[in-house]
Amino acid sequence: MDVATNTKGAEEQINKMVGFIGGGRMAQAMAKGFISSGLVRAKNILVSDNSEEMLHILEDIGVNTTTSNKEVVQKSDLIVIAVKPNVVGKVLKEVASLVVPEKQLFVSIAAGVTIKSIEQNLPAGTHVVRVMPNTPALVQAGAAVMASGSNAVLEDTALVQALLRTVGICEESSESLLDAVTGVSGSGPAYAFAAIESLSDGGVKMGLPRDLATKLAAQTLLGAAKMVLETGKHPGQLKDEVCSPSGTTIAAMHVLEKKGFRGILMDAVEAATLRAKELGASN
Ligand SMILES: NC(=O)C1=CN([C@@H]2O[C@H](COP(=O)(O)OP(=O)(O)OC[C@H]3O[C@@H](n4cnc5c(N)ncnc54)[C@H](OP(=O)(O)O)[C@@H]3O)[C@@H](O)[C@H]2O)C=CC1
Ligand SMILES: O=C(O)[C@@H]1CCC=N1
Repeated sequence: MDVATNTKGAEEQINKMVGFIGGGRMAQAMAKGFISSGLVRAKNILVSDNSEEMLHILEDIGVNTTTSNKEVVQKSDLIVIAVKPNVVGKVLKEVASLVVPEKQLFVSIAAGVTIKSIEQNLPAGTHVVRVMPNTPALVQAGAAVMASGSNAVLEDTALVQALLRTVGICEESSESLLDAVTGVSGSGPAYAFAAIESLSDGGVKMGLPRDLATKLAAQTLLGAAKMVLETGKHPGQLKDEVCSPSGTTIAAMHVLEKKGFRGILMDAVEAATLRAKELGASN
């Protein structure tokens, strides 16, 4: 698979039931990614959502569906909390009485929501891991970072890492970095999509057909990203290698620098990070 950045393929399937509470965009990306990696069978995934329309979409991927969050907790070994941050507390309170702390693992992917607030809504001793994934998990090119809760054991982090590494990279960090991770890689695909769209617009402005312009823009970002990951060279050095003296690229770079391209991206990461902190504070 060309775009794959995962470091570990699925050598074997895991025989655990994986539940998702909330079957929206991120749950679908992860579930589809787990299935296509081969690590989890579709029949071992159960997803709950309150929208019938969403359940139909999920059924199309072959997973089991339900409108009952409680059923997910009753039937799953690992439960991914994939609802919006402002719904997490409500959902955890709804299912808390059914949790078997020593046997189940809760994985929250909600932006900003702290491990402490998750643990407070679940029975004492519940194993919790907080993760910030991103949607490219859908195509095995995800970037995720995880942080362990106070009761999580090595087996929990190993399981989460095994799952997430089949759909991309998965690093471990202290929880204090997860909001900044959200600013860079959780929200980052949106910045990249906007960049691809804008490059394509530029191409169309200069006379390229739309399909060609979009394909070239996307492949260029993909190629540049692969060069950073695979050569180990500093991105600044790779940029210099494209800029010929008096050439086209340095003329374009001058425009980007004058318009504050780098500062804009840094501000964007800061804004998303601060928003994640706000979401956490209000939960
Ligand atoms: N999208 C992304 O790129 C990323 C998202 N995340 C995190 O993942 C989480 C989910 O985000 P995303 O997938 O984008 O959101 P979506 O809105 O696409 O999905 C959430 C789903 O949960 C459903 N839902 C709402 N309330 C309940 C409930 N009480 N019980 C069961 N299901 C419910 C929603 O239904 P309805 O719409 O009808 O309310 C919706 O279908 C968020 O916390 C977000 O911070 C993390 C990383 C990246
Ligand atoms: O926009 C959001 O809040 C979520 C979290 C990271 C990506 N999407």
